[in-house]
Amino acid sequence: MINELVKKIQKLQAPVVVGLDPMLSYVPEQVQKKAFAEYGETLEGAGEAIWQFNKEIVDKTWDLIPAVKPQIAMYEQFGVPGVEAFRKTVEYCKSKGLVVIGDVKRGDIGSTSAAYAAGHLGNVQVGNSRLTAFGEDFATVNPYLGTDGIKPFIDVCKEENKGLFILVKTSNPSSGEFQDRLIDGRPLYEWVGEKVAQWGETHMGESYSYIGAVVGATYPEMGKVLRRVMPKSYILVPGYGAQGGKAADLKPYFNEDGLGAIVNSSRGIIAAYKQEKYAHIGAANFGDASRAAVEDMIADINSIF
Ligand SMILES: O=c1ccn([C@@H]2O[C@H](COP(=O)(O)O)[C@@H](O)[C@H]2O)c(=O)[nH]1
Repeated sequence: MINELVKKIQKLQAPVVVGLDPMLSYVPEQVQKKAFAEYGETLEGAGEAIWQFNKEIVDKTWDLIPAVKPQIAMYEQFGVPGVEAFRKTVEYCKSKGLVVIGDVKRGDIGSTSAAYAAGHLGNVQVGNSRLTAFGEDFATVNPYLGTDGIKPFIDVCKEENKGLFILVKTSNPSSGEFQDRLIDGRPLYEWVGEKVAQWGETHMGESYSYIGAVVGATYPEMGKVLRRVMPKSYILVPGYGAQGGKAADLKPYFNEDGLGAIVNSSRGIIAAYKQEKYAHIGAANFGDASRAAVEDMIADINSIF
């Protein structure tokens, strides 16, 4: 799947990911009203509203972008109907030819990681049937439990041609509390980055590994170091836009070949209609506002090359 992702980025000249993080407060009133008329103000109504919201955004942007990143927390907050909206979103995005990065941030002891990996990236055996639960192409993974928590994910990735983005240096303000702590004179994120590079060597695509990393746009100096530590790992870069990350700071996340990183924006795209810049497009046409925001983001990121 990493080869497909790289080819799509090259074809579209768009190293960007649209984050599908549908808070109910981002869903325009007309979409909420329709869903609530059918299902009431229930978890089912919320699930329907976020699904219809996502579908419109995907319909208006899929031809511009290589990938989407649904954030599972935004769906899980609505319980089972929310998780069903996540599943439908993954399925729909894949039907549109998009690479789907499940931002699920899983990771546990080996046997539990194996179950997470089967559910999100692989298959499960039910009687005589082999079934797919969610079927994302990539998943985000937390490396805190070490190699035996990561290996089951890599095993499934090898079987299924899937990939991972492992948290290395996250974009949030407190990420340094643990991630920047020095161990034998080097910050923890560097040790984790080195490990990601090693894990990545065991599952290589044509030019990049199936095992990538998450490095926040809000820490460009660290992005520069980590690019060198993990030359063959694709970097998923959250933190652009709403969290303050700027395109001008992102060049060091890319390799000389102009590849190696993919920049995410969630709120900046899906709630674009609420921004002053796109307000003239109107809440009724929220998908068009998202399209305009994607076009602007692609131009912004490409301006650094
Ligand atoms: O370090 C990280 C890891 C993941 N995220 C996720 O990315 C998006 C960012 O949303 P924006 O609206 O573009 O800020 C969200 O799903 C986070 O959970 C991150 O921000 N930083």
